[in-house]
Amino acid sequence: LSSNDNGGGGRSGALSSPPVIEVPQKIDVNPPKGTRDFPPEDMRLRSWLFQNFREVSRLFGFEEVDFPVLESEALFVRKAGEEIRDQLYNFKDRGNRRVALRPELTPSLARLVIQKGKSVSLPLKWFAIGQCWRYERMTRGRRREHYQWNMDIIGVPEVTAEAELISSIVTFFKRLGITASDVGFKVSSRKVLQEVLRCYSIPENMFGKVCIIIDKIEKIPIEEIKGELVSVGISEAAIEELLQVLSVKSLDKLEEILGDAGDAVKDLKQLFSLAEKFGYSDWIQFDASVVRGLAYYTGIVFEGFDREGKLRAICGGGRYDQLLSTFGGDDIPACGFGFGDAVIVELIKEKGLLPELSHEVENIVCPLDKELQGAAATVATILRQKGQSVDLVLENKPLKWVFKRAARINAGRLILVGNSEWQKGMVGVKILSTGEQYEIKLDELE
Ligand SMILES: OCc1cccc(Br)n1
Repeated sequence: LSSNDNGGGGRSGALSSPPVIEVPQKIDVNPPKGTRDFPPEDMRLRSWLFQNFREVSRLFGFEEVDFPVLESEALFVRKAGEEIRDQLYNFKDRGNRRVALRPELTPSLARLVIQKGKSVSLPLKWFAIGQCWRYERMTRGRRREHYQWNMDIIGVPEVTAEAELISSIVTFFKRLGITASDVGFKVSSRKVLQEVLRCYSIPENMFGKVCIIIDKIEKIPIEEIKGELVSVGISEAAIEELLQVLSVKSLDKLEEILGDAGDAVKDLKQLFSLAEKFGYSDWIQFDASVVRGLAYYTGIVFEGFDREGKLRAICGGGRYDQLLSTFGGDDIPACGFGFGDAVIVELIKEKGLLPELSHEVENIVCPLDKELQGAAATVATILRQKGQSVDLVLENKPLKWVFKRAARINAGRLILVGNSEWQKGMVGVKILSTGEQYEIKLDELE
């Protein structure tokens, strides 16, 4: 890299002068507001969760991808009044570029697909697990970061793609012991709204805005919803029809209202038929009020919810056939979902499904005096080369300390390196669960 390469592919130019940073007297040992540390116990749970994300992604033949946490702000700035825009963690960097900590992964995925262009063949089945950010006033005490598992299918216009994605989430829930009695998916299509808006000759470019307002239907009073719809120019008659359609909970009723000419009913019927074949009909229900809060959805949308109604949405996704073209890419159909790492943990705690995850080490190796520290390192290395985990005692400690540490790290065996045994090429072994102990030749240790 040349000396002034700014690495970001942008023009190399003068950097703004570094801000004067006061050196703090005392460091705050807590993480920044709204963020989390993951000490070992919490990291074991997170790793377990991510291992399940990855295993399900593997079962469905998806490839893992990743992107920078820092993206151009332009990726997330849409004019539809989304909450995600109001909460953007954005700033100008020292190269004067408008950047943001990503609030979601889908735009980055779309950017990468466009970047790859013809060098990748469709369909793409990509998944990512990444930290996403929002800047919320801490008055609400909410987190500012979470990890999201995303799975996306790029290049498949048929509803089979959405059916496959929902199947992958059901597979994930089942792996954790969660059943259709615990959670369900509310499924609808934005084409429902589109077909109603078209009946009232509401221009297409209003579609995203209306969806974002409707998405707040369970979060703010209905009068405010109506007021916001009026403020973007929707007529009273259209609002009444919209709200009536949004209360529909059956596909047959929807068909009565919309007829079967449009794609909304056809897509949804196909999805419910495929759900039967995938074996997850018990998990899904039509609910016209589901629109999701992202402007770029264009078709089927779905969200996972806990049937006791105690938690926020567990996951959500849908079809976004226009996103790539709005970024200047080809007109490529796409659908995907996001699954956060926080609500699911609340759910498995609620359901008593938290896994037992302890730190374990197969061996603790201890020299019986400091002259044997080198010999102990040799023993540890031999065991590690055999694929055995070893906690090597690194200081001259009394045996009482070693036994305490062995218990704390759940060691399976204590390997003692003593002078007389070592002279014979042997070590002492103590099986900590049974107390059985014996000497063994080093080259027979396994
Ligand atoms: O669910 C929206 C969202 C985006 C980024 C960070 C967090 Br916490 N939550």
